[in-house]
Amino acid sequence: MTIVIGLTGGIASGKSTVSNMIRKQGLRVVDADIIAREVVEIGQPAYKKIIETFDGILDEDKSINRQKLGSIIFADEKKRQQLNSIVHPAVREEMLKQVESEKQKNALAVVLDIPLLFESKLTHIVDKTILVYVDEHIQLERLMGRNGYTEHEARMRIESQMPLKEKLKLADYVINNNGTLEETERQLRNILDTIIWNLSNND
Ligand SMILES: CC(C)(COP(=O)(O)OP(=O)(O)OC[C@H]1O[C@@H](n2cnc3c(N)ncnc32)[C@H](O)[C@@H]1O)[C@@H](O)C(=O)NCCC(=O)NCCS
Ligand SMILES: Nc1ncnc2c1ncn2[C@@H]1O[C@H](COP(=O)(O)OP(=O)(O)OP(=O)(O)O)[C@@H](O)[C@H]1O
Repeated sequence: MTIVIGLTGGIASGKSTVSNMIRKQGLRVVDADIIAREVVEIGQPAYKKIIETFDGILDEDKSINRQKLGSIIFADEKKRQQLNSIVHPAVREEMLKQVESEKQKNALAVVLDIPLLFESKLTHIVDKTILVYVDEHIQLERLMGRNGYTEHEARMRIESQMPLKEKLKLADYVINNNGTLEETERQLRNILDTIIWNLSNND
């Protein structure tokens, strides 16, 4: 049996950092953000729907300008829901395909890195959930530092997601990523050991 682990968090909480650590341990990670980019490439069904729905978002080469689309949808809840309703079904379908392929290979585990796992009610596709948690002021600092956003731009993005404090109540396991990378890696190793130990003991 292949165990399907959902890795989630908030914007800039450290999911990519943790998923790179997981890959180093030899487990396959499927990244929803990467799939969400692939399904909106020129020629894909979601691309056509997006350009029919949103104005002024194309680059000269006709690809979608993500910065422009981001500044529209993170400032307007209704538009964000519209984009979600176009992109999420395609992302879900592709993720399920990749899970199926790991199951066919009899992989021990596969990890799905899905930022909006709880918001999009996708928990039924995973067996266990791991939340990468940070306090909001650290999240804000890291997001502004990584992306060069103003405080307003960063706050709009954070506020478009379920607060991490709410997600704490929903997750099976939590990694507190306020500290050093070493502390984060140690927590991750303990959690993976527990999940895989329970699996091999038929929990
Ligand atoms: C708006 C877009 C074009 C901005 O692209 P950009 O390259 O700047 O950001 P990127 O895709 O790398 O996302 C960064 C982070 O933003 C957050 N985020 C992205 N989309 C959303 C959303 N619809 N609602 C809340 N948070 C979101 C996530 O935490 C994500 O990890 C892009 O995020 C997008 O197409 N979003 C809709 C699809 C989606 O929900 N993706 C998230 C995973 S399924
Ligand atoms: N423990 C840590 N200490 C210091 N910096 C960290 C730590 N963890 C992550 N970071 C930094 O914080 C930023 C956000 O981390 P990361 O990109 O892993 O988040 P993410 O959850 O994948 O973000 P997104 O969902 O927005 O793509 C990055 O610049 C990363 O290098």
